[in-house]
Amino acid sequence: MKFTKASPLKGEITIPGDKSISHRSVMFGSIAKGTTEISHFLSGADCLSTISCFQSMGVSIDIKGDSVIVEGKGLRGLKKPVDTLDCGNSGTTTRLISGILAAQNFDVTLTGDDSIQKRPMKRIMEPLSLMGAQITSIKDNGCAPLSISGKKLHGIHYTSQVASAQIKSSILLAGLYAEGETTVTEPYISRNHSEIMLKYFGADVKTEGTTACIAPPKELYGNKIKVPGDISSAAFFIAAGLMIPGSEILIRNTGINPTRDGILSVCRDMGANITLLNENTDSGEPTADILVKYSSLHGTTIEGSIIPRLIDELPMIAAMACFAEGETVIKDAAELKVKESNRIEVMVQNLTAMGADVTETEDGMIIRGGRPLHGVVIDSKLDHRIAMTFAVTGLCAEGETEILGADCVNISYPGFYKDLEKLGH
Ligand SMILES: O=C(O)C1=C[C@@H](OP(=O)(O)O)[C@@H](O)[C@H](O)C1
Ligand SMILES: C=C(OP(=O)(O)O)C(=O)O
Repeated sequence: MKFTKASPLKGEITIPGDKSISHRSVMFGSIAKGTTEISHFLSGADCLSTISCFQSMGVSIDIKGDSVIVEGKGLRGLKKPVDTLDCGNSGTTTRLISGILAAQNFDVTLTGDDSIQKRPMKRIMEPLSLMGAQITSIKDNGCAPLSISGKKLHGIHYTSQVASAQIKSSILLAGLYAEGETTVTEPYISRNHSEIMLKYFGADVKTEGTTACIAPPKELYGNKIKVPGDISSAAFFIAAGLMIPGSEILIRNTGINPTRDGILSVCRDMGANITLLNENTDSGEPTADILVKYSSLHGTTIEGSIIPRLIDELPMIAAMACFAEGETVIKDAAELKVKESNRIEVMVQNLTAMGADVTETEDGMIIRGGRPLHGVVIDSKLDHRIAMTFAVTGLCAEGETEILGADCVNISYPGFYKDLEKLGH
C-alpha cells in the first residue's frame, strides 16, 4: 500500500466499535445468563478470535454485520474445547480468557500467532497462580502456548507493578469464581471497561483510586451493549486532521472514557483545535463526537499517569510530534516494547528513516519536531498500529511512503484505508 502527500481531509466519519469493549461484551456475555445483544461490534480479527474461542467452548454466537448475539451459558456453563484455543494476534483475548479458564472444571491449552507467542504472560500467570490456578507456559519461556487446568480459586489482594487493564481484568475475571473478595491495585489507573461492564451485568465491583475489588456473584446477567467508536482508531483521524493543512474532520460517536482519553489531553497540550460535541453515555461508557481542525502544534512532555490512558496511541502521537515545533518527550512507556512489536524501536527506526530527529530512550523517545519528512518503505512488522501510523504520516511526507504488510490493519480496523480515502485522500 502506497501513500503520497494529501490534500486537506474533510468530512464526517463513524469509527468502528471499540476493540476492548467488543472483546469484553463477548467474553462477559458468554459467561452471563441470558442473551447479550451487541451493536456496533468491532469485527476485527482480534475480536473474531475471542468469538471463536467462546464458540469452541459451546457458546452460541451469531454475527450479522456489526450486530452480535451471544446466548450466555452462565458462569459454570462453558464446555471443554476439543482443540487448542487460538487467540490469534490478541493479547487481550489471551490474558482475559486465562482468568476465566483458570476456574473452569476442565483443562485447556491456548496459543496464538508468532507475535502472541513472544508476549509476556508471567504477568498473569503469577497472580492467577497466587489465587490457586494451575497455569504453565508449555515452552517454559513465560509466553504462550499456555496450559491451564481449572481449579478452585480463592481471592487475593494483588499489587501489580504495571498499570495494565489486561492484568487487572484477568484477575477480576478469576475473582468472579474465587472464594472471598479479589482486589487489584495498580500504579496508575488503566482502562476500566471490565469494571463498568461487569457492574452493568450485575457483578459487585467497587473501585477506589487505582484499586478495583470484586466479590463473586451468583451469576452475571446478559444485557444490551452499544459499543462506542474506538478512540484508539479515532486517534489516526485526529492526528491526520491536525497534521494535514486545511483539514476538518467530525468523528462521530467515539468513546471518551476518562481512562482512555489521554490523546485528547495531549493534543490540547500541543495546541490542537479539538471540540467535543453531543456528549452522551452508551452502556455506561461516555461518548462524544470529536471535531478536529488543522492546528499548528508545539511539543510537550508525556509521562506518568497519562501513559496507560493513551498507550496504544503513542506511535501516532510520536509521528505527530515530528510535525510540532520544539521537543516532545515520551517517558514511562516501556510497555510499548511488549506490544505486537517493540513499538519504541520500530517508531524510532522508521521516523529516522523518514528524516525525523528522534532519539530512543529506555522507556520512550525524544522527538525534535520541524524537519520535513520524506517517504520510505516501512516494514509494519505486522503491527496494525504501526501500519496505520505510517499511512497517516505518509500523507504528510514528500514523495512516496510504502507500507509492507499493510493488511495487518484488519486486526483492529478492517476498513481503515477505505475510510481514509473517503475523507479526501
Ligand atoms: O484491556 C485491554 O483491552 C487492552 C489493554 C492495553 O494493554 P495492557 O493492559 O497490556 O496495557 C492495550 O494496549 C490493549 O490494546 C487493549
Ligand atoms: C496492544 C494491542 O492489543 P493486544 O494487547 O490485545 O494485542 C493493541 O491493539 O495495540
